[in-house]
Amino acid sequence: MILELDCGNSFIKWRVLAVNAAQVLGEGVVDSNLALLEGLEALKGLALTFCRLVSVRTAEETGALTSLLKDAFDVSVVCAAPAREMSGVRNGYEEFERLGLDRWLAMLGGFHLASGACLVLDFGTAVTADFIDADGEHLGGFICPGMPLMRNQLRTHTRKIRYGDLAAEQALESLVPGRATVEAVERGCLLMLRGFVLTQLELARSYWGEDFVVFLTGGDASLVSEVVPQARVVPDLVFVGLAMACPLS
Ligand SMILES: Nc1ncnc2c1ncn2[C@@H]1O[C@H](COP(=O)(O)OP(=O)(O)O)[C@@H](O)[C@H]1O
Ligand SMILES: CC(C)(COP(=O)(O)O)[C@@H](O)C(=O)NCCC(=O)O
Ligand SMILES: [K+]
Repeated sequence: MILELDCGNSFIKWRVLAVNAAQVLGEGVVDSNLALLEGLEALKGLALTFCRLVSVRTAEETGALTSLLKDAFDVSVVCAAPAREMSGVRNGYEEFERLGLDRWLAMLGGFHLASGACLVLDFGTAVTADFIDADGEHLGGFICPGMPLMRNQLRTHTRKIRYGDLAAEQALESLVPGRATVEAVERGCLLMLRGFVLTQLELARSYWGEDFVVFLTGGDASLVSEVVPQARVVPDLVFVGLAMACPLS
């Protein structure tokens, strides 16, 4: 069985595949290494033979997780590494190793699935947009705060914006102007996110007309999907790229 991990700034996304990679045997989203081990140990008949992971965390944190997995499951662990070029995609950063590896893998996955120009939008702790043209040339991208960062900045830097998670969720059932703080903030942040998305679409159209595929991924992708009905929502896009960057042999 193969263990795949996507270690973002807030959560670790994990899944276990059968050795032929055809079937997902288990998956989850956890907020700590310990919770990951618990999730894995709860899987009946777990027999890991290989682990591949991508991390945007520090080398220390990633190293600690790698050691933990090796100790717990006696498995070899391969980490995705930066590259100037792979699978027909050319990294557009001046210093290619500085491009977030989750972005890079989502780009590899997106270009592979689109077989042509694509715009990859990832909604995690941060929101990222990346433009890949039909020749696989990465034109660059944008980074802005995601929903969790936007709302937490308001909570942290104001005196009177305070509300709980349940109220936040309920506030998004409508997007009319808010008549309570929680509604005003949650809806305001969501509209910023959607505005960002629409701006990215305009830019993509200015480059490629209608001839491109939009991919939405990351934990908060569903918050924006209705403003991009033509988009392909691919929650495991990073894993698609991870399998390309870290094949079994
Ligand atoms: N099962 C889940 N567990 C945690 N967060 C989730 C889940 N499903 C959706 N989310 C949303 O996903 C966001 C985090 O996205 P994610 O792509 O995991 O971020 P990162 O890669 O930066 O850790 C959170 O703001 C949360 O609203
Ligand atoms: C932009 C990111 C913070 C996104 O991380 P995430 O929200 O997925 O946790 C990450 O890809 C990163 O740390 N990138 C390095 C900087 C860059 O891509 O320019
Ligand atoms: K991510």
